[in-house]
Amino acid sequence: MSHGVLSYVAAIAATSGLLSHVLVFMRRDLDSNSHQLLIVANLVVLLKPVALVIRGWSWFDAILISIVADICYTTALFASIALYRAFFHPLRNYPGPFWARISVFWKVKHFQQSGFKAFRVIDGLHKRYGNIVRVAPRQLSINEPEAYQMVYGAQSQCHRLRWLEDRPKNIQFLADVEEHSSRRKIWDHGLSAKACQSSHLSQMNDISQRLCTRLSISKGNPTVINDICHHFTFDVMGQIGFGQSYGQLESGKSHPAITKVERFMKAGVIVTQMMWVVTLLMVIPGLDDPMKDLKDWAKQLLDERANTRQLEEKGEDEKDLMSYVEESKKLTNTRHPMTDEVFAEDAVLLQVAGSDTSYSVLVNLCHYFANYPKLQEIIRKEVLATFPEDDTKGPVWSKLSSAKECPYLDATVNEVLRRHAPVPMGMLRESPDHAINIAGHVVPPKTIVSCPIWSLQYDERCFKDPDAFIPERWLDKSHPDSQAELVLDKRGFVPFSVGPMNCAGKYFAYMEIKIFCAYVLKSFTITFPEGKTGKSEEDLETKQARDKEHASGTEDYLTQGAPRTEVCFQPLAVQ
Ligand code: HEM
Repeated sequence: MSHGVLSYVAAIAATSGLLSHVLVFMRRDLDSNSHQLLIVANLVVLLKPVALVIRGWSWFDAILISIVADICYTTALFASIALYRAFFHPLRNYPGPFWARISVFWKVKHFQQSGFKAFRVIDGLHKRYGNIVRVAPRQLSINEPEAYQMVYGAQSQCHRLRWLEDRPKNIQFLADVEEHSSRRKIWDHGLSAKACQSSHLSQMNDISQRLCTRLSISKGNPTVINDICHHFTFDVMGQIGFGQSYGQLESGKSHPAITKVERFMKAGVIVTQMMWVVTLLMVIPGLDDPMKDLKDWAKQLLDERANTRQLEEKGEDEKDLMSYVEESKKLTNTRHPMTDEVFAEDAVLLQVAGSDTSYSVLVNLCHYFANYPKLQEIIRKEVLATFPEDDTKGPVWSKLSSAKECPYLDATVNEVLRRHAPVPMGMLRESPDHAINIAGHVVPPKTIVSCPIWSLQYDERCFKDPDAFIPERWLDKSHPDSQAELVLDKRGFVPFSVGPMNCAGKYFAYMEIKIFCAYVLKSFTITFPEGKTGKSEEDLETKQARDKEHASGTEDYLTQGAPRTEVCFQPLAVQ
């Protein structure tokens, strides 16, 4: 075979590489079609030499020509993609690391190297490059207070990523606004203030009593609170979500599902940056659906739940959350029927979203209670006043939930939610088919955008002295201790996100957190172990340094991995 033939093949292949970039890769959504692309690529690579042999070439020549063609095609394709992304892409003028322009692997590598501190990577980029940063070839991170509503709010022109649209999925992956809205109404019903008060509250009280029994076993000795808080929120969700008792608070042993959730969430930080990988994992037979382990567990849990429910007739007040979600099966106006598979996915979402988020708030609260004993004492007084004489039914929720009756409790929970966002990174959204303006920045069509919650909640444009733990900033102006002037822009406080796809469990979460505080502070004084003091007389600088060190241990698995926190629960004399 002559050199001329190979040069000719190389030229054709390189031109095809360029053309396929311009005509196919630049225009198609590869996140949802990566499996088709892989199949086509494999077929072309494998069938090419066969076709040449059929046309009369020898096997040697056919394979040689194919290899030359493949190398030239892929080199031209990737060179074209890289050049386009670096110098011609509509986002080319936005600042950011050079390699982040070229490939999403820059972000993946740095997220991985950060040791599960992805939110710090994004925060670091904003500190270096400014409020709008190109963090991946077609992704902008926007850290502007007014941008948050524009990206996630009710009037937003952006939408969730339209990925594998034909596949039914759990509510948090739904991009279709109408389908999301009809399923979301059902969730809102189960998690409404009415349902929380009439049905979920009494169960939360029961579980909190079990929590106090567990804490009393530690007899005031140093206790790592992370597992206990995880057991509490996981048990709450098992009981209220599924009517099942996991019994972790009694046994002190973690449910095997906790490890599965952890593994899934850790992988999630990385793979959700590359939805095309998720598509491959889900669609190609033989590869593992990343949610499989958890879905199998959820299916088993739902079976057990169905069996238990057949044995006991449940009244309206004892409906578990999954009974509400189950109503979605009756919806007729949605594109996708609610299959058992999707029901299991929603079950996983409920268990994870409902426990992994609140857990970190409880751990962080314990740190601040130990570090600020005077604050702890003030809140103890507030919560004690909410318990009636016959306290077997628990605190009076209308008092405990009121910012008027328990101002410091309310303010402290909010300050912890600000300083330790349970969902630290911004959720991904996509801009529409036309360019839009977000907070003064022109965002080209089909750009992925996100607003980093952690960074925004530490932004000096929104909060004066953002690094300091100052609950008083959340006290109402009429309160004598109020430092409301430290909140410069409330739009910077978005722990539950905003808009029609915000957190469905916000009311439930506040209830769970405040009930936890009420029970724990009624029964125990929280201190640091000997050596680590957290004494009232300690100067503020020492306390703030300890807060900073505590925050530095925060990790990010899509939800927050709370820093390891060791405290003592000294039993209080019975009130
Ligand atoms: C402090 C605790 C919590 C925080 C900070 C939190 C935060 C969030 C955030 C930021 C989102 C994403 C919203 C979006 O995609 O724009 C979300 C979604 C969600 N959360 Fe929470 N969450 C908490 C607790 C809970 C609890 C206790 C439950 C259930 C009992 C829950 C159920 C959900 C559900 C179902 C979604 C998906 C909503 C949808 O797609 O419509 N969350 N949460």
